[in-house]
Amino acid sequence: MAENIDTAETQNERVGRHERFRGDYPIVVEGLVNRFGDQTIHDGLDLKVRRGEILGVVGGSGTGKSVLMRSIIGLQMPTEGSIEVFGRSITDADPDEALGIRDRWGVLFQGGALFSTLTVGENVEVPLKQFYPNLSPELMHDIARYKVLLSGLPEEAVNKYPSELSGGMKKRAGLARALSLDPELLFLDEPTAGLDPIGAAAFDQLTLQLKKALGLTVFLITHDLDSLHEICDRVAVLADKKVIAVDTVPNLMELDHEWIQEYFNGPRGRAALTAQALDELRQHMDQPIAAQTIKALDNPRPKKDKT
Ligand SMILES: Nc1ncnc2c1ncn2[C@@H]1O[C@H](COP(=O)(O)OP(=O)(O)OP(=O)(O)O)[C@@H](O)[C@H]1O
Repeated sequence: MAENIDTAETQNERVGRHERFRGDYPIVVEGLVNRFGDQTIHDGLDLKVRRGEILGVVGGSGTGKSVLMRSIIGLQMPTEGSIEVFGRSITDADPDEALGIRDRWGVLFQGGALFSTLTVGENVEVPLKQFYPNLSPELMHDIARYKVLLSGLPEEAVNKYPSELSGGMKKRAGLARALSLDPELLFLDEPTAGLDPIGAAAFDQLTLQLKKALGLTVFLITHDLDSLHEICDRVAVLADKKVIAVDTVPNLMELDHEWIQEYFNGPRGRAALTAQALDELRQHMDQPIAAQTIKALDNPRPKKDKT
């Protein structure tokens, strides 16, 4: 009988597990090494993600952005190094301890990774069934419906199968599933890839709104320069098997590194910057704007004198 008594201790453990993380860095990666055979992907990679930020993660194809994300969420055991999420070690955790953290993040994988034989609502219910099997079916349906609406899908999408959705809707359905457990951390792997510019911009704005409304910390892998300019607080650049810089986009643009210069100051980078600046100007159109300011947008920023 004694084992059925809900002691203060067990209650405290439960409360503790659901308390939100209050530290500065929900993700801390130190000295990460990932090797596949004789291929070294990461070699001494360090990264700290700040609570409440949208951190963009960029790097050339194959630099290990997805492997980094998989390492952080415990799907890829690193060769060396330590990873802490919410102050708890992912690399040393026993399976039970890891489970205590896993229900506090949501992941939108590349392509959505929805179960094709389940409806959108059933997809959203998958994590609920895994982590809260005692919830009533009615409550699960209600939560799924709410998450679908929160992700900007119409209510009728709940009963649709992934094959009946457009690319943008599939991403939103994947997002609804990532939000099913009210996560503190959201991992998005190239969420705007394959979307048209309007769909991509709408998804960016949704991400920003959700971050603000739900107090999320967002780890956003992207190649989308517009997303970096529009919604990222900081951007981490992967190159040379490490994170070579983490900063705001304007600060990164000042760095003297070949890949960073090509990426942010190349034609596409400049176009994204101009678009964002014009967007901001449009929001202040009722105030007088110096013609000079607009002219400056079309001219590259003068480089800082490094001497
Ligand atoms: N399980 C694995 N076994 C062997 N090699 C792997 C494994 N997972 C990833 N790799 C390799 O690690 C490298 C980095 O892959 P990753 O998917 O993280 O790159 P990425 O930076 O996300 O690239 P992209 O921008 O093209 O999506 C690639 O060369 C990939 O082939």
